[in-house]
Amino acid sequence: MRLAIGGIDHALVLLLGARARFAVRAGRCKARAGRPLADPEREVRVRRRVDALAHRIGLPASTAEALVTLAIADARRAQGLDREPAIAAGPTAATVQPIAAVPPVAAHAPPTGSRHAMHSTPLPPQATNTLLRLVPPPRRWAPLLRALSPRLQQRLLERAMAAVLAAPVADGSLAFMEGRRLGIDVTDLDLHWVVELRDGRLQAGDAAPEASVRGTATDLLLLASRLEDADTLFFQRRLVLTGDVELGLTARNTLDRLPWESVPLALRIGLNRGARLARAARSARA
Ligand SMILES: C=C(O[C@@H]1C=C(C(=O)O)C=C[C@H]1O)C(=O)O
Repeated sequence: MRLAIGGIDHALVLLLGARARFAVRAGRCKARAGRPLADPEREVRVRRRVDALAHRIGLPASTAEALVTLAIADARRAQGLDREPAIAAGPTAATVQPIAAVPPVAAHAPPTGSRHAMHSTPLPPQATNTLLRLVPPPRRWAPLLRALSPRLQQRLLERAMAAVLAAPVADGSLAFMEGRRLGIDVTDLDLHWVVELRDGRLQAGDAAPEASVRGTATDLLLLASRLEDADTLFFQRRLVLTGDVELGLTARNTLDRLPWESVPLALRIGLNRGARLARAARSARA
């Protein structure tokens, strides 16, 4: 339980850090657009949404209020609005405080009509790149994932495999895996899973694997989503096969031949988006 609690604390800090960095970017956009930095109406909307969510999940309103007050105070400070922590002044300080410190507007104000550009204009590639760099890299998320018990990780893995591989398991294409153990090592997340087909069901276990595929979360996701092909990933040694090479290669070739259409559409979309985001964030950081 304490491991899980620690993981959640870690996530809260990561998310608050990411929120403040986004706020800094929002602040620059507002300055460029000639808009005031402080936006009390937006703050009210932010608070309302948090309040509604808290209500839905049964979190005390005062807890949600304190958290969002802290987040807004932090965002305002990160933008240079309030020098002192607004939290000290009470829960609603961030909304009711007079907005004194509106920094000077950028000299090159945009032409009129672009005041609302923040919401509608697609981001230029350079801005997208900047935003992608704000996404914490996989190794930052590792302590969080490790906070899930191995048992829970295994259950989640089994459910994911059952969804993705339902068709080949049912039609017997994975029969060669019966009683065999295949490892998946996600290096940057420090996760190690072992998969076995037992009585026609893919199960995750603890026994030593006979063969393993090793790679970063992003490369494994690129393989699973078929955005990059196995040959390229193995040839460039971004994915590495160890142990019983024959078992590993058979598994790889079978998965390669699987009809992608047999994977439920929602999952294909989810895998594709996740893999694209991970790849884009990785190249933005490079
Ligand atoms: C981050 C922004 O700047 C300020 C901080 C806000 C927040 O923390 O949610 C909301 C409005 C602004 O007063 C923003 O404009 O979105």
